[in-house]
Amino acid sequence: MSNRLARPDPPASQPLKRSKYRLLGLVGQGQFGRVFCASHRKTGRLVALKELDHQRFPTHKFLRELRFLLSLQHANIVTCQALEHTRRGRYLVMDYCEGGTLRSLMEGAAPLTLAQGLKLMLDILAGLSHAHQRSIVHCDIKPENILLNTQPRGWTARISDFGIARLSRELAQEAGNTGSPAYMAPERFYGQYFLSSDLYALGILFFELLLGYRPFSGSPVELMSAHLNSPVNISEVVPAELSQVVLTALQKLPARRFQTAEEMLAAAQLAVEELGARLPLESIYLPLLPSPHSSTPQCTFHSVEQEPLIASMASLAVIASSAGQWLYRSTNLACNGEIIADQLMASPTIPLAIRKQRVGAIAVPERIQALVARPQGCFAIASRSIYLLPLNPVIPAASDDGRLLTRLLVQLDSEFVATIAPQGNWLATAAHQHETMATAITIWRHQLGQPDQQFVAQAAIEHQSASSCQILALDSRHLAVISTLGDNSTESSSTGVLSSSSKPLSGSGQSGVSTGTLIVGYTRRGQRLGSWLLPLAVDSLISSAIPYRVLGKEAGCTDSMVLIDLKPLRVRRIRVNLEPAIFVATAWGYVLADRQGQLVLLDEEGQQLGQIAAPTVTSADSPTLATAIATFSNFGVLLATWQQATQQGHIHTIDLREFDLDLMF
Ligand SMILES: Nc1ncnc2c1ncn2[C@@H]1O[C@H](COP(=O)(O)OP(=O)(O)OP(=O)(O)O)[C@@H](O)[C@H]1O
Repeated sequence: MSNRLARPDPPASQPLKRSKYRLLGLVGQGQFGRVFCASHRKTGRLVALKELDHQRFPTHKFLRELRFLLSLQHANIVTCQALEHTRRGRYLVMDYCEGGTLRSLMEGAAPLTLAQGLKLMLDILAGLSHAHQRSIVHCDIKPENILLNTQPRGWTARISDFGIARLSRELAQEAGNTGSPAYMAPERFYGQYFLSSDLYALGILFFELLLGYRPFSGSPVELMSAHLNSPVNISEVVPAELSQVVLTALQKLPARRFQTAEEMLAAAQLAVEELGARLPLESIYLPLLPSPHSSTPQCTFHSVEQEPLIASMASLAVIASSAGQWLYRSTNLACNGEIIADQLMASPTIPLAIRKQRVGAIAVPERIQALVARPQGCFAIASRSIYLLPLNPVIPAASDDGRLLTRLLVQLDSEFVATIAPQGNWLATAAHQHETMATAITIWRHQLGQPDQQFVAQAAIEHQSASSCQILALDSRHLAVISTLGDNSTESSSTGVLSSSSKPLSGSGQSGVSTGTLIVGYTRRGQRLGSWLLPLAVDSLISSAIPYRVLGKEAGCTDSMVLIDLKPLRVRRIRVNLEPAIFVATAWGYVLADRQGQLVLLDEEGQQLGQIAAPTVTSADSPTLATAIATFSNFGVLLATWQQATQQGHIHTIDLREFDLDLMF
């Protein structure tokens, strides 16, 4: 009986035994099985493992998809690198696309300009031309089947899912009408399929990309009727050059459409050239007809309290314990800093109207980079030292003369960057070593004030070309060293780290990576977990309430942020209507401020929740600048401003509950 051959399915959490790949996380679920992000155990290269369920994907179907995939090698197609057979099953090893699907991009909070949208269109056409030249018809072109790799200030589109693809000569015998009705060409409802049926589907996709909706909607029956009979009405906001391409692709009769993807690509390229000559494609955003519900609430600035300042604040941190709340603030002079602590007391009537009572101050013989609030107290990261201002159960430990007590936790000879674990039980420093051109990472257990673990980042290449380096605690046991690679970097690496991990992520077929971000993950014991090379330069990263998720700024992008999930790798751009200068993570998302102090609130997924105007309208001659930000009690924001000309500023206390924002506390 066949039962003899049946093997029990191991639990999903069980790692791939004897596999060359380490699973990093589930990225999706298709008809035929799950899709995982995984890294090659030796090279660290990221791949997508597409599970091929024996029952749902019989061997003959699987061999057919493999046959197509292996013959398709193109920068705009998600190519198959190998087949992985393990005890758990069969997997296609595919290029990994960290940017998600075109559907998620169109529906997400990304800043898609017309220039970027047109590039995606040309990418898809180039990939489809490659398949059509090999007589392979995709049969299911739709935004869900277009995957994305990130590249500086944009994306590369790659066609995926050749699961129902056919050879054109087979179509006459077996052109079933499987596919997505919204994108199906009229002839497909009669069981016919031509190469130009893919181009019709692309016409619908381009229409949707440009306008934010499809030409036809409704039930499958209504869609069939519309594809067969209804004319396509394309809004006049679409430039004539582009509507011409879309309307030709959407002709009801296949003979009237473009006949090949190359022909459509040539027409689209010409349209893009002509458009580029007359329109600022970089500053027009898609969709061209914005949805009436897409704007977020704009609120006028209001603070419940304004404390005048006589010095500019470099950083703020609020620490809450059962005994109360304390505000720490730091100011920097030329080469030394001062930390001041206040106890915060809510007014009996208005909970967030905070009165501050000075507890004490301490001078530090170094500039202070950051104040970090943790359960033990306030960690002050200075240029070569880290101090702890411990939290006394009742009040911060201040001596009689108002001097705050501090514990020196770390002191090094050279400058470093540092991170403090979420629970404050360990800290890590990363210092550049000139002799070895490597970065020494030291993990410190702060209770002992002694180094706990010390190791040198293995990949010297990381910092030979790094123009900046950051270290971030990702959760209670893991950290990442993040290097932004400058233009002078090369792919020649003695360690092979850069070259091995760059391949899946530079999917647009670029030969080298001139700018990028290298993220190397470690355990707090110094074990290297793997590396991710993003072909875009991201810096000023902060951790978030979600483990392994970080938010940062992309070089050259003034109105967007990048949200990166590391496990599994996922990169999203988030459009914000300001140029973020300072930002902070909260339990529910992020608060971003521009130089003038205008605020934008984002939820954890990067969706914009609202915008709050700047505290004061300032002139260009004497601007009032936002210098530091902190959040507290879930809905409280402290924003420090400073006007250089008058040498005056304020700490504004903002109660987010007072604004008409879509926030759930
Ligand atoms: N190479 C890849 N890189 C990154 N994510 C991928 C990759 N391939 C698939 N995914 C993710 O996994 C999800 C499921 O993909 P898959 O191709 O298995 O199913 P599908 O697109 O739903 O199509 P079907 O089940 O019809 O084959 C996709 O939506 C995408 O989010």
